[in-house]
Amino acid sequence: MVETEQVAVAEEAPVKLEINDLTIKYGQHTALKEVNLEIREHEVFGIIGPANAGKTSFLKSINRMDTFDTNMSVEGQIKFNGLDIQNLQNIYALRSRIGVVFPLPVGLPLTIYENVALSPRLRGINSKSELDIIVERCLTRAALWDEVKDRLNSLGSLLSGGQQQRLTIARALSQDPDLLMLDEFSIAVDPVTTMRIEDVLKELKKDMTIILVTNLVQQARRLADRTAFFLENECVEVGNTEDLFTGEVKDQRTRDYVEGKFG
Ligand SMILES: Nc1ncnc2c1ncn2[C@@H]1O[C@H](COP(=O)(O)OP(=O)(O)OP(=O)(O)O)[C@@H](O)[C@H]1O
Repeated sequence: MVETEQVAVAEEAPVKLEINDLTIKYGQHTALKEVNLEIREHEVFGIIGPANAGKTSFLKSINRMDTFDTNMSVEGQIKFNGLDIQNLQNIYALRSRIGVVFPLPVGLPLTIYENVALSPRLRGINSKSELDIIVERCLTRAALWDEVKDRLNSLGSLLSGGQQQRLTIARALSQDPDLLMLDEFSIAVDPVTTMRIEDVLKELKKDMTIILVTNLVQQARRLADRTAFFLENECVEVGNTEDLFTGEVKDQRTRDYVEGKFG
């Protein structure tokens, strides 16, 4: 079975992210409490849970977004590639290894080409032929190239919502990330585009680790090797995704959530 193979690969893989006693607060308000988990290389790690469970805050802490929000504080330890990210001198180097896709496409007011070429340019790549190769590769991997190759100089904002979300993914890939984090990427995307992006993610996991926050439990089932269930600021359970859906769960709240008894 495909699922069994995916899990077997993930269990042997080295740890990409190690989370120890992670607590996230906004002022006095606790958004996430004492989370402990590991995310391995080349796995798709799903995070499911209802609104306000702390899912987005979890992603923000990995990207050190607390440096932008004086109200946000992070306690505990996050190790990325074995390094404690709280102790990193260069947060930009960390962020350059992490691609982020938000619920709504965040287009830059640039052409399609420049949306993808910007990050490589910032890394010092200025050769037109090199940039052309990177742009084509990233747009192809994001399943967008065929639709835009004849209008690379049009504004990205003129694309459809689904195309813009794929452009966002292409831009994230232009960073050549180790880790891709997606936060409810399909919230404003039609079902056909959602399935196309899901196929893209299945391919991308060969090259990177993926954290997929999703409000669609069936999407986690289709894509994730392992899944965590977050509820009311707590990580209730982490398990092999199939176990969560076949009743082999430890916590009744997880069973109720995946069965749609609350949401
Ligand atoms: N910038 C912020 N300032 C203050 N409180 C915040 C901030 N961001 C999130 N919170 C609070 O932290 C808690 C967790 O929010 P978070 O966005 O991480 O949850 P979520 O599971 O991603 O929810 P959703 O599915 O609705 O996006 C919520 O109670 C939320 O109101």
